[in-house]
Order: sequence, then structure tokens, then C-alpha cells
Amino acid sequence: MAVTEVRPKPASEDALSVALTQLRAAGRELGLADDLIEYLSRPQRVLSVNFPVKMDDGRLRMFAGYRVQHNFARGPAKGGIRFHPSVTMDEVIALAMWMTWKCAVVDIPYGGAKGGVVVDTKALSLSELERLTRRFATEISLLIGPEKDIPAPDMYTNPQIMAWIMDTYSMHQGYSIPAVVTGKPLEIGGSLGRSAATGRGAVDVLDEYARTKGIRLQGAAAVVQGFGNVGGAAARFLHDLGLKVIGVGDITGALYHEQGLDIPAMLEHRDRYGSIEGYEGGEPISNEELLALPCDVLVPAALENQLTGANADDVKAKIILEGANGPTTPEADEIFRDKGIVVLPDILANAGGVTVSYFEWVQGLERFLWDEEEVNRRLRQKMTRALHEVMEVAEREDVTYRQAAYYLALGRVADAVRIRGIYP
Ligand SMILES: NC(=O)c1ccc[n+]([C@@H]2O[C@H](COP(=O)([O-])OP(=O)(O)OC[C@H]3O[C@@H](n4cnc5c(N)ncnc54)[C@H](O)[C@@H]3O)[C@@H](O)[C@H]2O)c1
Repeated sequence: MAVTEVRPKPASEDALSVALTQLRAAGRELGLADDLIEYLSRPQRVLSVNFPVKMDDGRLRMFAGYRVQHNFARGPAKGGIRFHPSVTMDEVIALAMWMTWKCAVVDIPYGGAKGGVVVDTKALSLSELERLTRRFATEISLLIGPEKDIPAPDMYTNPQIMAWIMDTYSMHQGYSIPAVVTGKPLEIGGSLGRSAATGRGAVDVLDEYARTKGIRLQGAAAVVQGFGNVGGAAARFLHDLGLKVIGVGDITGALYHEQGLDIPAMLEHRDRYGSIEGYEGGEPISNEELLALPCDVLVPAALENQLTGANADDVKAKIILEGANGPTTPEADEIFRDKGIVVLPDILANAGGVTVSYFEWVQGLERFLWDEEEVNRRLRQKMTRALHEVMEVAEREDVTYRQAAYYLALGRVADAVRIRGIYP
């Protein structure tokens, strides 16, 4: 199987430049004042921490991490924590900024935040991972709290890691505070439906978009890059909806099957072995080939900056459903617009995770759990309402769905800033 390395990012394509380009362009088009755009382009708080972890062999190893709160005009800050070797402060700032817009697009009462630790979790034992998580949670406990800033899982973090963060924070306060994180295991106050929510919400958006436009999804071909929390769930829901998932890729490589891969079997393989490596029901292809497969729907659900000026011309999908944050650079966006490829943008399409995180937080604060049907019904309602609002703006202003989503989000955040006023 071909091995796909994490690609080094050219300076012009780092996540923060992409996020700032998107913000400034949308802000200007929307007629926001320059000083307001300047205000929104800066994170309100950036905490940078260096901390030691005792490794299993008794030695200390230093790790670097960040927690960024971009904006809380609309409510407490909300955003995931990423454990990945390529995490940088700028990347975390970009991701926090995207969270502000995402929460505003789906109209949940949160601002944006994000966190990250520079670490390759695959090189740690479980107890090292726990000590790293608990120490990082302690370092960022200056900022987090159920009314202040609520972390959640992101790349290479999961419900167990959220449980350790919740426990660490609770130990410091002396009582259990489940609402300090979302994406927790069910046993300690997690929400039914949370783990699949981002993939489910993305497919809800696609389904509703197709229904509105009279596009038949039954039998359509889909390709998914990334087979983790988001990509794996998206692939499953696409499969359940009757699409043929003809290509799937992860960090270990990619697989293709013209008639459609057996997604339930691949998910079982992933759950058992940790990746799609060694799964034999498809033809190995490279990551570049995966993104260029002729298909109806392409779901980038791995990392940012995967669709760039360098490969956008090769993309043959009709619809791009962004499961990852920032998978498409502004240059690629222009190419897609010119080619008539529809992009259902990240701040809309992958907002299902934070939406069910919001539901989990509400359930935690109310101490009242909803059944899964209710969670999924409310999720679909939020996602489809946001899609229709974005489509309406796009039609009215004759802009792409990304531009429309930004107009909607920036408008809502700008209104909150204006109404609250500037302190002092
Ligand atoms: N988890 C959520 O609820 C959530 C919500 C919104 C957005 N996102 C975004 O979705 C993306 C994926 O997050 P996740 O939670 O599914 O992470 P994850 O760690 O569960 O999965 C990541 C997947 O991407 C693959 N991958 C990593 N590097 C790759 C590379 N260079 N080429 C190909 N594949 C690669 C991994 O093998 C894995 O299959 C990220 O951009 C994240 O910010 C996640």
C-alpha cells in the first residue's frame, strides 16, 4: 500500500493565511468596517504552554501546546483539541477562528476556540498519553470551564481523552463538572449521537442539498479522504444513503473499488487495526489519485490544505462536501467556482459535531439526557436550516456557498459585537 506522508505546507497555504484571506474577503464584500475586520482577524486570547511529561522509562520529555480563544461575542468559547505532530500556534488560531464562524452559521450560542499539542500519539503508550493529557488539561485550566471555554475532540483525540480532561478539571475543583468538555463517553455524561455527529451532519447537508436541487444520490459515486471520526462516519452514512463509496484514504494510503467499497467491513477493519492498511477489498492508489477520482461527491475529511492550486484542476467531483476544517485553499476555491464544482463549505458541512457538542453541554447543564432520535432530529433540523439560510444568501448575492456561509456568520458575529459594545 502506498504510504501518504503529512505534506509540508507551503507558507502561502498555511491555515492561518487561508482563514485570514477568507475573513478579509468576506468582510469587505459584506461592507464591514476595516476596524471591525481587523478586530475579528485577531484571536482574543492565545495561551502557549510548555510542559514536562514523565515517560514510561522514567525520563522527562517536554511538549508544547496551545489553547486559543478567538472570539466570545456570541457566547462561551468552544472548540476541539488536536494532538498532531504538525500542530502550530498559527494553525490553532486559524482553527479557533473557523470555530467562531461555524458556531455562528448553525446559530448556536458559542464563540470559537481551539487547542492543540505537538505530539505523535502513535509513539506514546496509553499511560504516557494519559499523563500528557492530564498535564495539558491542567495547563489550560487557566482558560477552560463550562461557562468559559469548552473543549471537544479533534484529530487524534477521542472520548477517553475528554474523560481524562473532565476528570482532571473536576479533581482541581473538588467536584464533578461534566460540562467542561463535550465528546465525553456516554457513561460520564456524553450525548448519544455525538461520536457520529460530524459525519452525520455533513451527510444531512448533502442529502438536503440534493433534495432541494433535484439531484439523485442513490447510486452516485463518492470518495472520502480520511477515515477517522469524521470520514469514517461520513462514509457510513453515504453508504447507508445508497451512494457507492468508490475511494477511501487515510494516513496509510488509499483504496479504490469501481463498484463501491464495502464500508461496514472497512470500518470493522479500522476499528480492529487502527487504519485501512491491510484491508484487501480494494485496489491501492495514491492520495493524489484518490482526490482526482471521477465521482459525484468528494469528502475531504482528513487535514487542511488538501485541495490547492496545485491539484484543484485534477478534481473531477461534482460536489465537494468539506468534512475537514480548511481542506480547500482560496486558490482551489476559485478553480472550483470556474469549473462549476459546488463546494459545501466546512463551516457549514462539518458543523454537526459542534452542534451535538452544544446539545451535550445543554444536557449536562440541565442534568437531563435526550434519546438518540431526538439528538439526530434536532441535528438534522439545525443543519438543514443553516443550509437553506446559506443557499438563500448565495442566491440573493450571487456568490458561492462558502462566501454565503461567511456572510451569514460574519453578519451574526458583527451584530453581537455591535449590540454588546466595546468594553470599556
Ligand atoms: N471530530 C469532529 O467532531 C470534527 C468536527 C469538525 C471538523 N473536524 C475536522 O475533521 C478532520 C478530521 O478530524 P477527525 O476528528 O475525523 O480526526 P481523526 O483523527 O479521527 O481522523 C483523521 C483521519 O485522517 C487521516 N489522515 C491524517 N493525515 C492524513 C494525510 N496526510 N493524508 C490522508 N489521510 C490522513 C487519518 O489516517 C484518519 O483516518 C479535521 O480537519 C478536523 O479538524 C472534526
